[in-house]
Amino acid sequence: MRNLEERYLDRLSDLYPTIAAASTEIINLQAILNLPKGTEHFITDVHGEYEAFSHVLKNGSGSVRRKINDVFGNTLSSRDKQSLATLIYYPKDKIAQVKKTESNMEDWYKINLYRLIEVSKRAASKYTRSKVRKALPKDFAYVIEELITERSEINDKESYYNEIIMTIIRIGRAEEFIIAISSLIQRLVVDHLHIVGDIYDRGPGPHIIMDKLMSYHSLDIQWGNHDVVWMGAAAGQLACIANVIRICARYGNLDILEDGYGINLLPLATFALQVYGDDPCDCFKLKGSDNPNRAEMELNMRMHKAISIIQFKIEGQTIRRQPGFGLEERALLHRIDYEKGTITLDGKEYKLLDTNFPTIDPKNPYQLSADEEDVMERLERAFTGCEKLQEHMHFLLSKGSLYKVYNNNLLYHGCVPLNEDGTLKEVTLFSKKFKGKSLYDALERYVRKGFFAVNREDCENGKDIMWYIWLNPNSPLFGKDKMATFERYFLAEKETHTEVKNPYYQYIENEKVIASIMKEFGLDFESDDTHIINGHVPVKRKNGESPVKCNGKVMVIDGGFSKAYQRETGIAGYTLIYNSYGLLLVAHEPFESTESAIEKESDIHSESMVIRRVVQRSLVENTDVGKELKEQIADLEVLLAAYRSGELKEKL
Ligand SMILES: O=P(O)(O)OC[C@H]1O[C@](O)(COP(=O)(O)O)[C@@H](O)[C@@H]1O
Ligand SMILES: [Mn+2]
Repeated sequence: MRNLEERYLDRLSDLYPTIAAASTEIINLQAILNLPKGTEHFITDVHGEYEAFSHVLKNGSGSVRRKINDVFGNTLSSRDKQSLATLIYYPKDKIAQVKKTESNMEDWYKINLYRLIEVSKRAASKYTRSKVRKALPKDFAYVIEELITERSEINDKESYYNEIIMTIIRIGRAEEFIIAISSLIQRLVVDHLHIVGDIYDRGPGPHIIMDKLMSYHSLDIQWGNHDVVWMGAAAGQLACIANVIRICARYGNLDILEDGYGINLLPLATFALQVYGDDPCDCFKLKGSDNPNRAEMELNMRMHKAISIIQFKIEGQTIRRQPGFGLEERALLHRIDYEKGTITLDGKEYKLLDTNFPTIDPKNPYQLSADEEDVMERLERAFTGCEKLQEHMHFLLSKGSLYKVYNNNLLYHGCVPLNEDGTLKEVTLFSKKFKGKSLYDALERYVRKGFFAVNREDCENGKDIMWYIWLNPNSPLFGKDKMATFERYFLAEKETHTEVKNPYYQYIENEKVIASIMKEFGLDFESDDTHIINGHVPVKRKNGESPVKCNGKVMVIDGGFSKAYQRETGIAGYTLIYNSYGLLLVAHEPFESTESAIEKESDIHSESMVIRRVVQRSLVENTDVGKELKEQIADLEVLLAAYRSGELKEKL
């Protein structure tokens, strides 16, 4: 057995170019060993970043690239391999780009059709024919099947396949064929997709993501807090409607509502200009990218303030209407001294950064003004009557749930509420007590009642529970002691902004507690292939935080698809890939735009980098390929540790 140093240096030499290119402590494993069982991809907290998300789906989080490497290894230059990858991701755009310079398109089609067929053969090789048939796009299904399944009875394969390909080109259908076979490859590299919450809010295109998910071949969704607040809004829960509009205004995304969903915001805009027209609304500046159009930004800030005040009023009403929610502390407007322009919280008085509240009557601060009333009535009708929004929310209801157990993995967006001592926290909902799994089941029953209950009280409680799930400290999807929205707008003192996380986040590395949670959901901690997969809390990878928790039993995979979080995470989202060899965690580099990905074809845009492979011990022990893999993993762990310790740096 070569000593560790020699092995380490060997590995270093053949990984050196990859590491240098990746320029971060990421090691790009050459191939992901695929075995018969399906490959599942887990993605969370996409937060409306539809371009990056679409790109990740097209490249299968790096799986398409790996397939191309498997097939063409070093028989194609990396430039040709990347060009083929881009053709698979963006066939139409790539062909248009090639046409500008290619003198012999017929030849180009022939070469690339052969290459695409080889890649799809490899991608299909791990499947049965019937499974491939199900994945075939409707056009050219028969021809593609003929080309990728080598039927033994054909003796002169070469000329037979050549004839098929030349016919496709001759009848002028090469482009459509390329598009069809590219979509087949993309479908084959991901058997099943899990979206573990937070499709909505902050990014520009959650509605575009929803359209894409609705046409995806196989997926399930675990709702995130931002998804549930949109569900509440669609069900007509007024506090949810106000939160949805406020967050859209905060990120300059009101066009999602107006253009994406056709929800008329004119009444709110007119009201905002009337009431706050000469108010600078300084606390309501745009978060994220600046809007060059000054007038639009000014209007946005006024609408942002108008809907925020409405939200605080309506939330105060909801808190009084639902005393069982235990949120009295969060009704804040009656704690303001409107003369002095201060608020008293926990016995301490704070100056408000903004004291202009023209629509608040200090004697009855939660009362909506007549105009506010009118605006909310129209918005309620607009949200509940919006066909596209209802269609998207009903998709979430049919394909989604609050949690899911799938292939021995437990998926939920946020947490399981715990007490300080790590035991399951008991929560009272409408005077019944729930905890752990029963809390999740009860909350989900209410969400569905909010949409479908005939009994009026059940329906109203169901709607209010969606708001509860959005911000209650006992909500498994929120998991913080308060949502400090008011304080973050109106108070300078940072200590009022803190949101203390539920003890779950302290126990996330504690095997005993994680084992008890797994048991609660019917999973055995000791078994190799059981894991908990969460999102919700951005993993601060940049500061060395690992998404792998509790010795590989828990994965927190919010890697910051959302641009607003990339400063903290240092990357642009994770995909967790689960195949029979275990879990592979890939990180995505920040994605500029579709145009640049097509133009530059650079790996960094399209390539996902492997961060870490958590291989199932049982499989590794029992197969010789597994043993080789185990050695490779051991080497890579040494390498990674050395690289992290800086020892490797001087060698690079
Ligand atoms: O980033 P913003 O717009 O300030 O919102 C902050 C709010 O978002 C939350 O983090 C919830 O959103 P996430 O589920 O995306 O974390 C709250 O805890 C917090 O009050
Ligand atoms: Mn979340």
